[in-house]
Amino acid sequence: MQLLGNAKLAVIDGKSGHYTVTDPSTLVMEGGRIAWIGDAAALPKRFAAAPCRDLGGRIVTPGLIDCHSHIVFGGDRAREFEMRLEGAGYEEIARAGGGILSTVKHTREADEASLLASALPRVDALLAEGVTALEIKSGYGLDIETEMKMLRVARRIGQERRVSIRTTWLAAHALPPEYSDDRAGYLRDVVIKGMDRAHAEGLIDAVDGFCEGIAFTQGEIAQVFDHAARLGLPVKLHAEQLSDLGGAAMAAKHGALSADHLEYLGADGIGAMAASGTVAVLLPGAFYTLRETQLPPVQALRDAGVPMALATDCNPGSSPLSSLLLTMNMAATLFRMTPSECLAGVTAHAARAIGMGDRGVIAVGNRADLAIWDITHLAELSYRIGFNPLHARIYGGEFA
Ligand SMILES: O=C(O)CC[C@@H]1NC(=O)NC1=O
Ligand SMILES: [Fe+3]
Repeated sequence: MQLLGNAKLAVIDGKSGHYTVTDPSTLVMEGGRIAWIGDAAALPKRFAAAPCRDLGGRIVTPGLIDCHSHIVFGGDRAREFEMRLEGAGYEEIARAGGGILSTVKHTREADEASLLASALPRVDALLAEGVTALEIKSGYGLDIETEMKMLRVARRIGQERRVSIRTTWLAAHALPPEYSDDRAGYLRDVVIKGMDRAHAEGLIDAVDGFCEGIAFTQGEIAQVFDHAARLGLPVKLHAEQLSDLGGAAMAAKHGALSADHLEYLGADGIGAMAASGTVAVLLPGAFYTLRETQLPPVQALRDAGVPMALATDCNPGSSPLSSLLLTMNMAATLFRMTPSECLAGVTAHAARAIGMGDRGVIAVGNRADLAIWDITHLAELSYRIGFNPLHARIYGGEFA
């Protein structure tokens, strides 16, 4: 058992969605959970003998959650970064066999140990900013063995570091060259058969797909989602990133945890997401890297009451970003989200986007995953560019 004293706790107002910080309070952590919150003077006797760490009036938020990442991959795409600067477009690079497929080649060639070794520095950068939960997708194998290899590495990250990992099966990310003229065969023999095998090995927490002109159609993704439902797996979708194919609406109708990217999301998709409670995961790192000009419909999502989450989308092509604080700053400056919305986007709403209902909010009974900051105002977390004011990270009730 551990007490945190003199702590200003970030609490969200359910109605306004606005964050405030409490007066200096005491928070009790027991068995990895938040056991009690209140004024020191009212501390129950049963907690009185427990060690107490005085936080000196520092602000405490829930541990940050990165709810959308491709952080396990082989190689890098610096050369393509250069190509884009020389005028090539993202879709042009993808159609020329670059993009995702060039990372596939490197990921297939890499063994588990080297994939783990190359991912850990990126994960450590996130943990240094107070991240306590991280979603990691497959999607750079596009064959069963490599897709499973990626998710085994994702699971090992959760053993090597004090962070909770949620894994996502994203074999429906791109069509590999060996199936270029057999889309149905790829979906049947790799995406769906591989999902069965990976699920049987306990490697999958959710299933995702890329619904886009350069990837898979609504109908193809629906097949994948129907199979996920048969296995009892929740779904999420890369949707409306480069065009409006109605992916978000289809995902919402499948009860998706989230629809992600959403620059080209229209009224039908927004309505379907509001009706199903599907979280809108916005990815400003990809918007920024690809120099996208179509903004996601933040005001329409606000008006419809669709919860908005934020994530790094950490991947070697469209979002080589390993900072959730910078993600928050981008969302504020580029998408005009408020500091409160940005904080909710990487805590409460991010937890919903990966189906982890017991975190992302400081409340009794929730996991004691917390971030302690050297800031005087919560807005500093999205205001600053490239500065990390983290004082300490608490994972499962222990200083990590
Ligand atoms: O470029 C890559 O490697 C992944 C790009 C990433 N995947 C996806 O479905 N959309 C993206 O932006
Ligand atoms: Fe992504």
